[in-house]
Amino acid sequence: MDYKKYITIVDDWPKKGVRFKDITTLMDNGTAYKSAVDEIVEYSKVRNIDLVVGPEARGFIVGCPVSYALEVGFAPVRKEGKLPREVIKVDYGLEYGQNVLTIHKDAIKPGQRVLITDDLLATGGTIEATIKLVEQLGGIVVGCAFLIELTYLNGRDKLEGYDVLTLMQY
Ligand SMILES: O=P(O)(O)OC[C@H]1O[C@H](OP(=O)(O)OP(=O)(O)O)[C@H](O)[C@@H]1O
Ligand SMILES: Nc1ncnc2[nH]cnc12
Repeated sequence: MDYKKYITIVDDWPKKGVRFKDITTLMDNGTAYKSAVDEIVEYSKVRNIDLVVGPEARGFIVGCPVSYALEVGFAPVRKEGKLPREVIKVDYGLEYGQNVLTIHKDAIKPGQRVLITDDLLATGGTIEATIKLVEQLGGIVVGCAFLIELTYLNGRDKLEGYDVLTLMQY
């Protein structure tokens, strides 16, 4: 499917110079959203995944329907101060800022095979931080799946050695 026709590009948002890729117009379309999720599910089936992990907030939009279809759990990675129990945390940078990501300490059992999902790979800061959290808890990252990759920001350089699926490239 030509998913790009469902993405809306918003110039100079949230900061001047950023061309924001808005996925809400893809999610609005049930056929396009399902097709994108189904592609990630197919990619995941052969990788024997035990758990899906996705960073707040748009990683949930991709990861939760995938975990539902695979009948495996979903563990949220959240910005600091949002998870109620004991967490581990990591600092990271992104295209338009700096942040801290956290995950519950008991979210992953050592040896679990993890798929990481997000809507978009830009500088790779978010995914790199998410991988660090998963690996610190003993999880094995067997795949990283995104709707969109911004190739001009070279996020893939941070994912050397990891298996990566992206459905659209800009
Ligand atoms: O590859 P990077 O440079 O790290 O950028 C990609 C990340 O940026 C966006 O999330 P954002 O932090 O804006 O949060 P949101 O999903 O809550 O909108 C996007 O959903 C990715 O998670
Ligand atoms: N250009 C962009 N569009 C949408 N989400 C993003 N996250 C980081 N960069 C982004």
